[in-house]
Amino acid sequence: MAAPPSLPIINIAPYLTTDDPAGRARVSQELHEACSKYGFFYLDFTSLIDLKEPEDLSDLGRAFFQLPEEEKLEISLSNQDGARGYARLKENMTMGKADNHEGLDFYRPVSDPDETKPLWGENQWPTSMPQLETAFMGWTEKMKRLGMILMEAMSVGLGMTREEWKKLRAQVDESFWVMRIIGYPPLPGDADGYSCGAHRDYGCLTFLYADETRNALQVFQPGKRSANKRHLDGLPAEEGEGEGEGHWIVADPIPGCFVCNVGEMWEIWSNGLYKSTLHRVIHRSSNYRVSMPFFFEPNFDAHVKPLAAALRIQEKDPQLAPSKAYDPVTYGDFLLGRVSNNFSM
Ligand SMILES: O=C(O)CCC(=O)C(=O)O
Ligand SMILES: [Fe+2]
Repeated sequence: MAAPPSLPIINIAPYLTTDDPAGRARVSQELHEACSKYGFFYLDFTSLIDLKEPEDLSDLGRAFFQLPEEEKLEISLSNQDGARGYARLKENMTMGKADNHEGLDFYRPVSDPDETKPLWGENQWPTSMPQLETAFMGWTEKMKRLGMILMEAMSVGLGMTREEWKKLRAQVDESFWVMRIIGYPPLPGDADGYSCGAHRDYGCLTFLYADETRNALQVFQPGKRSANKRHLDGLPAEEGEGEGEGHWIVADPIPGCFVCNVGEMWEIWSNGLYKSTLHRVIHRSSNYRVSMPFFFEPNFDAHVKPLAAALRIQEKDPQLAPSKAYDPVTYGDFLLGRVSNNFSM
């Protein structure tokens, strides 16, 4: 049997200097290919970030989850806008089933917080661990910078002109980012659900740092028969259906790399060239797994619609035409819809 395909590793280093145009062109091409083929890739971050930093953050996250439940519940997301704060074990639902994880979510702060408005409250932090806010807010600054760098590299990969990139940049330069720290106890053998059920990320780019646990995160690769089908209505049809329907590949952590993926906004911008790929977590090992996704998203008021550069590619090669029409969305409205559904799609 052929070895299962594994995701490509892309090193962003040429975009951190100004004197490597050939390297930049190569990275942009690699991004284009990875986003077209998988919607997922590993991003080597070692030229930008010291390996120890996310490890320390992950330890802090783990220490937070070890606090007594009453203390964690003091910052429950129900105190605020329903989105910012602590979600207890199984509070998050995907496709109507409880996910076997707990989490601490925080978002871009807003200048006029109002806890009665969905998403518009204030971030909440545990009083007994003041270092959490400082450390994680520092991390989000780095992740925003990385997001902008990657967006620029992807604009080149899609064949955008400098003018077109400037317009796209203005849609993401005040990213309404989200960060989650997720804690996964082992999934019981008889659980009716997953550690995190199959879903697509809804925004722009996800940078996931996860601890060294293996065999947890899985990424769906559609087969020939399922390539044009949308798998929104439950789990994909691959299981038990043999050849052609696609399969799940494991995306184990690689030291010094994020697992990166494109969300639904990139699928719209690219008019379906880049796939917002289904993924899920099944964590059955005996340890407590910690992961920390940073979601680099468009601005709240960004108007997202297929980009001319994607349409040019599809005009040249009609085989790349999308199998469905991509309607424009305003990111904030789209996000509100998704958050209120709590991963129901
Ligand atoms: O924990 C993971 O590996 C993935 C989490 C995830 O997919 C998400 O929060 O969107
Ligand atoms: Fe996800």
